Amino acid sequence: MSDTDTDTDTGAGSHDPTSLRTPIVAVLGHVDHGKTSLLDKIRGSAVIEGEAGAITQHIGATAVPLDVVSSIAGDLVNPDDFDLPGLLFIDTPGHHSFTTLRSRGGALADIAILVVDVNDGFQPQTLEALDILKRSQTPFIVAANKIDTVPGWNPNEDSPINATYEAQSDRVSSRLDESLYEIIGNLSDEDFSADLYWRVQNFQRNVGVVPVSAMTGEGVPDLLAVMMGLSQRYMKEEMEIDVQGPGVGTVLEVKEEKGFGTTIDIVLYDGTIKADDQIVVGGMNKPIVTDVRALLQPRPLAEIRTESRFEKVDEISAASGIKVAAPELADAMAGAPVRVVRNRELDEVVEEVEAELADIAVDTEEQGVVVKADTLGSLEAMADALGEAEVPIVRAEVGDVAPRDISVASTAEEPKQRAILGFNVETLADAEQRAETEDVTVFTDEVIYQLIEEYEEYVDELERAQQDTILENIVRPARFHILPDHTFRQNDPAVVGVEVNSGTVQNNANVVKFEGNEPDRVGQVKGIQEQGEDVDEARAGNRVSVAIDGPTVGRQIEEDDELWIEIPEKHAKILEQELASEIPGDELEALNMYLDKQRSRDPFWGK
Ligand SMILES: Nc1nc2c(ncn2[C@@H]2O[C@H](COP(=O)(O)OP(=O)(O)OP(=O)(O)O)[C@@H](O)[C@H]2O)c(=O)[nH]1
Repeated sequence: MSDTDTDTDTGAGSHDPTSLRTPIVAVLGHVDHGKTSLLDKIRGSAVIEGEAGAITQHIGATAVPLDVVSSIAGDLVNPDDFDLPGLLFIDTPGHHSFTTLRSRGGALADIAILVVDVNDGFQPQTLEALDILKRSQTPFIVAANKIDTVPGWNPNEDSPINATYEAQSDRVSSRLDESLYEIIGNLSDEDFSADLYWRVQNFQRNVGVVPVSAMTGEGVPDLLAVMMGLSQRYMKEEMEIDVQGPGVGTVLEVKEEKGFGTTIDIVLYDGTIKADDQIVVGGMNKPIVTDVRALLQPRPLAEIRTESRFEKVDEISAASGIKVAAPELADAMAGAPVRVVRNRELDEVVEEVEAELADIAVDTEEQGVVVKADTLGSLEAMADALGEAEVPIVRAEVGDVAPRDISVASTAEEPKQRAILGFNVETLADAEQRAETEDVTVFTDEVIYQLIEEYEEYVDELERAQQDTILENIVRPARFHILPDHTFRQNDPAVVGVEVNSGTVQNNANVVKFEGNEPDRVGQVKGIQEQGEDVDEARAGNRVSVAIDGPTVGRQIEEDDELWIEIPEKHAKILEQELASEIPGDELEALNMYLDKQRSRDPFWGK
C-alpha cells in the first residue's frame, strides 16, 4: 500500500504490469430526484476537501481519489483499509447514459447509485432504472435523497447520517424512518431485499439504503464510504487490469469540436491509450480503423481563459474519460466499443470490435416498425422492451429520424407498422414533412416505457377504428318474426309488422327463411318504419313495419314466420372470429343461432 499512498493520480499511474483501476460509478433515478445535485455535491465536497487538483475532471467523468474520499467521509473511510485508487463518477446522470455505458456484454459502470426522493418515493423511472440494473446485474445502493425536506429537519452540513439523526427530534426522525421503510418496501416489491445500509451484513445479497441530502451534504460521507467499501470488498478482482496494455473503452458521445472535427468522448476501462495509437471504433456500418490525432482532457479551471477548452495529453490509463480526436469518426456510434491496436494484429482487433457490435445488434424482421435511438445501448434497451411488448422491428439504427427512415416505414404492409419509434432522438425537419405526406407516424420520447405505451395506445386506437369500419361494412345478424294480423301489403313490396327477437335488422339487407335447415332467400329489406317514421335499423325488442321486396305474403312468407337477415359466409366468419367481442350480446346470439343452422347442413360453413 505504501508505494501507492502518494499516488493521487487515478489515471496514468503505477508502472506495475497489473494494477487496480478505479471503479466506474453511474447515478440513476427518476427525473428531479436529485441525480445532478448529488453529483455536484460530491464534486463540490471533493474540491473543498481535497488539495487543489486532487480531483481530476475528466471528459464525461470526475475522478475522486481515495484520499479525497477519505477526507470527505472522515472516520468512515480509513485509507489504509483500501487499495482501490478511488471512484470515477460518470458525469451524465440518468439511466439513459447508463444504458449507453456498456462494455463487453455488460454494463460499463461497475456500481450504481439509484437516487430516490424520500418524499416522492418510487416513480416510473425508478422502476425502469431498477429493471436496467437487474438486467445488467450491476450492484447498486439506494441514495434516499432530500432528507433535509422532512418537516422540522435540523440540518447539519456534510454530517454523517448517524450524527445528524441524533440531532433530530423523535418526531422528525420517525417521519424519515417511515419514508425510508416505504422505499425498502418498494424495493422488496421489486424482488430486491433491502435495508438501511448500516443493517446490511452482506451487500451482495442486500441492497443498502443510504439516507442523504444532496443539498446539505448530510449522508454523503456514508454514501462514499459504502461505495468504497462495496467496491473494495466485492470488486477488487474485476478492477485488476494490465494498465500498460492496449486501451479498451466505450464511446460515450460523438461530437463535433471546433478545430478537431468529429471527436469521440470515451470511457476507458482497461489499459492505456496513447496519442500515437491506432484504434478501432464501432461504426454505423462497419468498424472504423483510424489513428489518434490527439487525446484531449478538459483544461483545469484556472486556465479556462486560454483559447481551447482542452489540453492535449500523451497518454491516459483506465479508468478514465477522454476525448479522442481522429479522422473518419463521423460514423462512430455512442455506445460502441473502442480498442487500441498497438502491437497486435489489426484484423484481430477489428474482429473483436465486430463481435462486440454483433453482440449488441438488434434482431430485425421482414415486417415491423422502425426504431431509432441515440446510442447502441439505448437501441438495445428499446429492442428488449419492444420484444417484450411483441412489437416486431424492421430496422433499428442509431441516429435522428431521417427521411430514409420514413421511406422504410412507408413500405410496411400493416398500417400499425407504418410507424417510427425514436428514443432520445430528434426528427429532422425534412423527415417530419415526409412523414406527413407518406402517412407515417413518428413517436419520440425520452422514457422507453412511455414511448412504447404511446405506440400501443396508437395501435389500439387504430384497431378500434379498423373494426368500426369493418363493422360498418358488415351485415349484422338478426332474427325476427312477422306479427299475426300485421300484413299491410301483400307484395311489391310486401309490408308486414315484425318484432325483432335478437340482433339488428338493417335496411337493404337480404332476408332468408329456413325450411328445416335449408336457407331460402325470400327478398330484400326495402324500408323500415317505426311508428310511422322511416328508420335505418331496428334493434332487438323493436316492433316495426318492414317492406320486403320479393315475396308475397301467403306464399313465400306467412304471418308468424321466423325470418333472418342473410349473412354472407365471409361476413359470418369475420363476425365470429374478429368481432364477437365488439357486437352486442343479442346480435351474437342471433349469429350463433344462424351459424348452428348453417353448420348442421355444412359443418365448415363460415370457417
Ligand atoms: N431540498 C433539497 N432539494 C434537492 C435535493 N436534491 C436535489 N434537490 C432539488 O431537486 C431538484 C431536482 O434536482 P436535480 O439534481 O436537478 O435532479 P435530477 O434527478 O438530476 O433531475 P434531471 O437531471 O432533470 O433528471 C432541484 O431543484 C434541486 O435543487 C436535496 O437533497 N434537498
